[in-house]
Amino acid sequence: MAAPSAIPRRGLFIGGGWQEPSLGRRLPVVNPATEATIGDIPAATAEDVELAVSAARDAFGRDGGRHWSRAPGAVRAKYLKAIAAKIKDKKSYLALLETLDSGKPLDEAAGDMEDVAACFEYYADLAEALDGKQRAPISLPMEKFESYVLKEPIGVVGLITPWNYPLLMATWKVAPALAAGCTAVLKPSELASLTCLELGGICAEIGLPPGVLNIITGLGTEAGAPLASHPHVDKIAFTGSTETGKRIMITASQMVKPVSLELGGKSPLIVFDDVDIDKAVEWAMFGCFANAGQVCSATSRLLLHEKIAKRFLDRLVAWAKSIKISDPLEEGCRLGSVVSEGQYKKIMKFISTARCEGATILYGGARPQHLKRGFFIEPTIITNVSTSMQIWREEVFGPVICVKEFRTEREAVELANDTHYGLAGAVISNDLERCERISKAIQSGIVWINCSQPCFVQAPWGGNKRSGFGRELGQWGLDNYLIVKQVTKYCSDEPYGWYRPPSKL
Ligand SMILES: NC(=O)c1ccc[n+]([C@@H]2O[C@H](COP(=O)([O-])OP(=O)(O)OC[C@H]3O[C@@H](n4cnc5c(N)ncnc54)[C@H](O)[C@@H]3O)[C@@H](O)[C@H]2O)c1
Ligand SMILES: C[N+](C)(C)CC=O
Repeated sequence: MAAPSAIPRRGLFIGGGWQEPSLGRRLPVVNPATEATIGDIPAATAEDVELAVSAARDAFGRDGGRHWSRAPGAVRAKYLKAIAAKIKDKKSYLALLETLDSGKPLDEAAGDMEDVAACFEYYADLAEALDGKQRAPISLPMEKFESYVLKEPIGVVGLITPWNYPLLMATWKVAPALAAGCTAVLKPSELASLTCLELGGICAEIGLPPGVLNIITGLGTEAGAPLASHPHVDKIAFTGSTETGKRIMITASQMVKPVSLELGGKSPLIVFDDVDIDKAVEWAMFGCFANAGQVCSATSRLLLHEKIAKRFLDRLVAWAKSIKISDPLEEGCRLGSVVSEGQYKKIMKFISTARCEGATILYGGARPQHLKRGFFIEPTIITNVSTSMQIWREEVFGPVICVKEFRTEREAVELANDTHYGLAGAVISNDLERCERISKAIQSGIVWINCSQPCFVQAPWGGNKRSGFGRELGQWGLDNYLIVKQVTKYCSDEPYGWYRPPSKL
């Protein structure tokens, strides 16, 4: 597909319209596959955050909430379905923008856009179903009382998202937040904001009430931090690094503001000796090289049973050599560039530190020779790794897999859990009872059996340990944006009778 000569020039999306950032500053957009500057995005600051939060507050309370926050879920569902339809109409264009902005292969970006539309549709259905779940009765042990539960939107929510799946990660928050009746301020990553800004255009086109969704782009410290600390933001939903997550949690704690945190990972993939090696190799590749390994749940620690380790690694290298690494717009590309020069340097530093610490770079570890420009890194396989090495312990967020061997199931589980993170884990074996045992033993929010990475909007997503807390997707994703309110009614004609009535004399 040919790249457009210019990307759209957008402002901040506030109160249903486009506004220039208060300080008039903009940030360059660099295509990481060519290193060319292809446009710019607005750089919001605290002044813009103020305007966006105020627009969201107005929208939340407008007309007593009759048109949004207290409207029947079916009303909000109509808007979510309209957004999904527009995403489908514009799928090719949005995928192209995502690729130009992030360097991911166009086929992956197109898949992301399908997931975006499916997520809006899914939460439209849940918004409709919410009406039927209101006033759910609670069974009480005293007949004089009746109790029921209301589910109400939490209020104005701040949604702060990363660059690896720019529109998809934003949608995982925007769709359930809007379905619940919240109004929102979205702050996507400064490294890839183009498609999130296009979402603003779509909201305007479908006539979403002004202020229901506001989108401000800019730096984390200048736009994200004032959003997280804003006293009129009722909740922060954050996806990003564990370091930023910690900062957000500290800020939110000052106001006892609820947060949900989807953070980093260093997930294991355990492969036993009873498997079809080529099938398992393909999952290992998908688990760590898809999206150039810039995946929170990447299974970047490969644990191989010692009996198959040599054969497995031979095949893994052969498969890795066959990956098409190219301009991500080229047909059949399976490994694009990483997102930025900063990310490229960070990944290269991880590889050189691994080498210095005594690990072996079995394959890759460099820029592909046929690509002279762009932030491309070969798929990289690292062996002779010890558990004290940085490459074993820290999230790389690049196409880099490190490998260790094990002898027993117990040893495999110990190695799998030897991490501060707890986002995901995977096991491949033909012995399904063993897989079930291991899925219980792995300390993570997600376990894949005989695969790695498939992700469905219906199933809960989120981590344990330093990978964060709270769950997105499914019903859990909607509950993130709802307050559970108990209403209890005294329904007897009799006085309560705890105190003796005073004398009438
Ligand atoms: N668990 C998940 O579901 C999941 C999904 C995708 C990505 N991630 C994680 O995201 C990370 C990569 O994303 P990233 O590099 O964009 O992360 P990041 O933490 O650098 O940035 C994430 C977002 O936070 C903003 N931000 C930065 N500093 C801030 C501050 N002080 N206050 C408020 N906002 C601030 C950024 O501008 C960006 O929008 C990886 O660690 C990855 O594992 C997790
Ligand atoms: C959940 N997923 C894989 C789409 C994005 C995580 O980085």
